[in-house]
Amino acid sequence: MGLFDFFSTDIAIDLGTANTLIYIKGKGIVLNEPSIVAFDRNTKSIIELGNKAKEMQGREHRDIRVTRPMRDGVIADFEIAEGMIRAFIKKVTPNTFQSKRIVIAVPSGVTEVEKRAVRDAAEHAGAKEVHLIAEPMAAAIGIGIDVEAAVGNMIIDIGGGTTEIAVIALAGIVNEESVRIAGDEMNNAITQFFKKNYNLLIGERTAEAIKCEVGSAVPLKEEVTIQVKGRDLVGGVPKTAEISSVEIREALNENIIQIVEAVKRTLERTPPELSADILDRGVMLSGGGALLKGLDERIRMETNLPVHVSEDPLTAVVRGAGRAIENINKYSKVFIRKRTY
Ligand SMILES: Nc1ncnc2c1ncn2[C@@H]1O[C@H](COP(=O)(O)OP(=O)(O)OP(=O)(O)O)[C@@H](O)[C@H]1O
Repeated sequence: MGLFDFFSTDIAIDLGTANTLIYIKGKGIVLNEPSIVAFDRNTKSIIELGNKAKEMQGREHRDIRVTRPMRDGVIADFEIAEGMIRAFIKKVTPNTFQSKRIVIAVPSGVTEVEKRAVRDAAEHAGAKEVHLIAEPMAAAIGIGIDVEAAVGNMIIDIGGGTTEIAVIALAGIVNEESVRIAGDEMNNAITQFFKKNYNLLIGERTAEAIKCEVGSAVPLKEEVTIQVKGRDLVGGVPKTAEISSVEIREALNENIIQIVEAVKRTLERTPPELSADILDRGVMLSGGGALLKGLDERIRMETNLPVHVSEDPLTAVVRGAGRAIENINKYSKVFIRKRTY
């Protein structure tokens, strides 16, 4: 280890709407926590972060606010987001004298202003060099795809805020589509479903748990019934409803149709040589949304393409961004270029 290595840390971050993951060169994934912050409403100082803040979600009082500063895959509350990024980085690199090179994965559809915001936040957290990489590109590298090869690969990364669909070849994104329909919208659809059909108000965490446990995109071998607790919208008292996985699937269907439509639109715009590659190699699913039961099968049915769920889809993006920082020279061409005007 050279002197420079001792004083510097290379970090890769998947700054997700739902989860933040951090990878340190030579160590691997060192942090994986929800992108949630609890802060003091009066001073705006951060009280808790990540898992601990998530426990407080929905249970805050007038002095504490629990929030997710990233919405739809981008920074919604800049001040709080910056505080969160800094606090997470500090947590994994307690030696403040260490200078940092950081690679951050961002949704491919982000605007220049949003990119600037992410760069600024990382610089304020002590980064001397910041590189941005598009989430589907990072996911492809994390999955182990040779992104520089002269063949086309299609990645569908379904996160919390955005679904990113990209066709990658020759170290670049040939064709992409980013839709703001992903895990959060699915949670929303479940919440709305209970309001409308059962007069039951449920919390965000409950909706997410229902989605992960019994949500599906195709009929299940064995449909199940679950008990759901919330507040009765009419009487105002706590109430339990019994509902089946069939109903949850119906609640999610509209979102799934929109994701499938976006995939089809991307395929329609793909040049024929690359379409042929995708037909041979299939489509790769990554991101937490890839874990929705039967989603791979549904996309397979609707597109007639082979569809695979990547191994450990929740960490694909950070593993790819990590590989990029480990081999920064090899992967410098895949970073998002800075506008020079
Ligand atoms: N078993 C599961 N079934 C369905 N959805 C799941 C499952 N496990 C996790 N998810 C969902 O995956 C989403 C989080 O995925 P991920 O961590 O890849 O997103 P992110 O990177 O934070 O978001 P983005 O890419 O939009 O910034 C959440 O909405 C979560 O509810």
